[in-house]
Order: sequence, then C-alpha cells, then structure tokens
Amino acid sequence: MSRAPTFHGIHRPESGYAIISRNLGFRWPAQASALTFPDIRLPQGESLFLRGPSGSGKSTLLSLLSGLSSLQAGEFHILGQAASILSRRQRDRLRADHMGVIFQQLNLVPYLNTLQNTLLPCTLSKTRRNQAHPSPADEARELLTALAIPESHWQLPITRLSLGQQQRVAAARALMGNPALILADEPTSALDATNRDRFVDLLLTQARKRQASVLLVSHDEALAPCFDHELSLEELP
Ligand SMILES: Nc1ncnc2c1ncn2[C@@H]1O[C@H](COP(=O)(O)OP(=O)(O)OP(=O)(O)O)[C@@H](O)[C@H]1O
Repeated sequence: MSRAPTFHGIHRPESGYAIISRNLGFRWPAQASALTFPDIRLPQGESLFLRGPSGSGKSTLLSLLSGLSSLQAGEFHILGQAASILSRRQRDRLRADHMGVIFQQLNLVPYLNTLQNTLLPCTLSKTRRNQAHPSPADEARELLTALAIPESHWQLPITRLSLGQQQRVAAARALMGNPALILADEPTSALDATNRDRFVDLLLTQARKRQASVLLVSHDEALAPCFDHELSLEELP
C-alpha cells in the first residue's frame, strides 16, 4: 500500500479515505516497549489486509481504530473525522453508526437468537436503522441468506450454531445497516482453508456491493491476495 507523502493535520477532514493514521503507538501496562504501527491510508470502498504474527498488536490496533481503547501516541482519521481527538462517548457513537466490527471472540450475545444478533446494530443505532434497506428485518434476512445461514437456523439461539456459522453471523451483524467501514479481527482463525476462503469471499463480496471499506487483520498470509492493499506488523523485539 502506498503511503501519501504528506499529512495535513488532525483538524482537517480527509475526504475519500476510510482510514488515515499516522505514528500510532500504544503501550499496555507492564509492557516493556510500546507497540508501534505502520501508517495507514485506506481509500473509501477499498480493502486492506494487515498481517502480523501473534502478539504483534493486531487486536490492539483494531481496538484503537474502533475507538474501544484511547490513543496514547499518533493521530488518525476515520471517514474524514479526526477520531483520535474524540471523547470516549463520541468514539462509541462513531463506531455504532459507521463501523461494523467483527471481534476475534465474535462477541455474539448468547441469549439472543441468530436474527436478533444480526439486527443488533439497528437496535443500537438510529443511523444504522435508517440505512438498512429496505428494512432492518429484510436486510438481516438478505444478509443471512447471502452468508449461507440456513433459514432453519434464524430463530435458534446463537449458541446452537457451529463456530463457522457464528463467524458468518458476526459478519452479517457487522454489515447490517450499511456501515462505511468494516473492521475484522482474525475472523477465520477457526476455519479450514476451504471455509476460510469462502468466508473472506462472502465478506468482501458483500462489502463491495455496499461500497464499504474493509480492514481485516490476520496472521494468515494466504488471505492477502483477496485484498486491494496489504501491510505488515513486525514481531515484537
Ligand atoms: N489487555 C491487555 N493487557 C496487557 N497487555 C495486553 C493486553 N492486550 C494485549 N496485550 C499485549 O499487547 C501485545 C499485542 O497483543 P495483541 O492481542 O494486540 O496482538 P495480536 O497480534 O492481535 O495477537 P494474536 O494474533 O495472538 O491475537 C501482546 O504482547 C499482549 O500481551
């Protein structure tokens, strides 16, 4: 991925980019040295694969970009907004309204069924509810079908689905209500090669159809050719 030669500062919105980051760093308590991250410029509607070995900071970076953790060093824009200077509450709003996050541990709600889990972003965000087309329920059904979740499973508690099916429901939930940016943390770690390729293809196909940008992090280099851009995180010294 090419880096832009200049960065115009955090107060100037950068249109046309889903993510722009510069000099991001983060140190967990008791960590000897800070994690540092390569600069990112991800144009809207395009996909980026970020590879890195276990422990290199992939989840930490997604946690910063999604606003779950507070930044310690550097600056970044999300969808033209200077996200690194927002309050926690503003970051939560930005994530709920405009980002679909697929967590490494999926974070599906165990007491909700498949359809209810998929609809969750529209329950939490009016923006996502308004963007669901033609309606939240119809879009959820369309996404679950596109992601190959059989209709017989839609009313089942999410815990009754296989791990591969739960990963696809997590992807459907992330896409629900047409967020402009999808952040995915090792979503294929439990899948065999065939299902891994199928999952990534389904995710990217749906994202492209919706003109959403995708940042996916993984240690699995085999995924890289599916993406428009790629970057690497180095192993910690
Ligand atoms: N909550 C935490 N508290 C303290 N240290 C943490 C915490 N989360 C992560 N770390 C440390 O930060 C470093 C990077 O962890 P992170 O989970 O971001 O890496 P990763 O590349 O996503 O790893 P993996 O591929 O194994 O999930 C590791 O050394 C880890 O021990």
